Amino acid sequence: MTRARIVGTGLIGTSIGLALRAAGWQVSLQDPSPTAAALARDLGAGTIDDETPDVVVVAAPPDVAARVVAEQLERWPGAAVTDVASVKGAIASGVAALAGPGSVERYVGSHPMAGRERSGAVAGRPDLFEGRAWVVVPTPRSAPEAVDAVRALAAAARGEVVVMTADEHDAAVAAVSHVPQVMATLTAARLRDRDEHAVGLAGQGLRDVTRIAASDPQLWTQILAGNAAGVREVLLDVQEDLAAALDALAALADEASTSGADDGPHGERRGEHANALGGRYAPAPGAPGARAVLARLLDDGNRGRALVPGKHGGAPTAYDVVTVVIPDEPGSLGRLFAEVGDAGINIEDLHLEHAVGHPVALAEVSVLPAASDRLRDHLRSTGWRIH
Ligand SMILES: NC(=O)C1=CN([C@@H]2O[C@H](COP(=O)(O)OP(=O)(O)OC[C@H]3O[C@@H](n4cnc5c(N)ncnc54)[C@H](O)[C@@H]3O)[C@@H](O)[C@H]2O)C=CC1
Ligand SMILES: O=C(O)C(=O)Cc1ccc(O)cc1
Repeated sequence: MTRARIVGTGLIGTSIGLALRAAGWQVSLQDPSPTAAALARDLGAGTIDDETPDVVVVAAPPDVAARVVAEQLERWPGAAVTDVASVKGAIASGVAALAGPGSVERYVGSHPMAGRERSGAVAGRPDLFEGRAWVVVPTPRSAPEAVDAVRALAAAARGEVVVMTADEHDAAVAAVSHVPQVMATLTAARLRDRDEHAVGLAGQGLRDVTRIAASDPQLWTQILAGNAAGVREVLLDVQEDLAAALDALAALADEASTSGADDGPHGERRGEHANALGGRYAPAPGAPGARAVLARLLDDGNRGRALVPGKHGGAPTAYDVVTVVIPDEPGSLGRLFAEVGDAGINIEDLHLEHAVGHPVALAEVSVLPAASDRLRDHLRSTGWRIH
């Protein structure tokens, strides 16, 4: 039986432990936070012991990953060591600089392309990696046996193994993960300027675009810093498109303001919005071509969207989710249902976060968006804890 050691038992470490346990592996857990390690153990992700591992998984934050990998290479001279950080080039360089002689061959980077906008062991799920790409990133010095060990680990956790170099990986995730995070964040940040009535109009589109804006700022600062050049390159292209959209919108806004009856015969206000940012699709001055520019940008978006592979797992949420902490004891779910019924609110869907061996569970109650705030207020006022 293969024995893995997981160092860093948050969302990803705990999910890997749960998946490996389900595949029949033995798993040892380690975390500088005794609570995080105990929680992962109580959830069923493994045991807290010092058994000699065949493979070590470092699932710690990116800015400490290289150092922790080097420590683990030294501590377990017979084990392959991988990390799961969202950036790969910076970690590989760090490991090459820090690892002692004769140990760097046992390091192979990796990155499961699955996660959540939540952190910590409680959010861990055994099926998180099922059918999702798991990038295995050997360095030029990685030994074939170490690569095989990390491939076997990814496959046992139900990921689909994809082998890439660190440069290929970092360029790819800049476009498919890191820039999407930045765009979600920037879009959500604009909502702060709006009053609650405006935000209350939000439909599913806004939810789809901003879900990952709820991600952990500390983790994402590290990820963006760790792939700064790659992320910047994609954002420069976004900036060009944004400049083209702004110019087109300026032309259209001027067209609208000069076509009104009050605007005078000489079109004095023409050009008021022109900002000459330029860009790939910059329209000629005035409105001609501006609509074509916008249509072209929107069409490019359609074409990009069509390339996105089908999402594995649950369909996008059509409802608001209210997360309620419930004591893991007989009758508590029934009491929660009764309370929601008392508020006159229909439960559209329900998901229970499994917290095996833990005295509480999380009930994710899906309701119509218009009812979610009222439900939160009602449940809080009747003594329930809401996440
Ligand atoms: N959150 C996500 O969706 C994904 C994250 N990743 C990567 O997985 C890694 C872990 O991320 P999460 O599980 O989301 O974070 P998390 O915040 O849920 O867990 C991180 C864990 O690492 C522990 N830790 C902190 N310093 C440590 C150290 N020096 N040595 C060992 N453990 C240490 C923390 O106590 C915590 O339990 C990161 O490198 C991240 O880039 C990869 C794929 C998806
Ligand atoms: O929440 C999602 O949909 C994600 O895609 C999460 C995610 C975050 C970081 C990664 O390095 C990989 C995946």
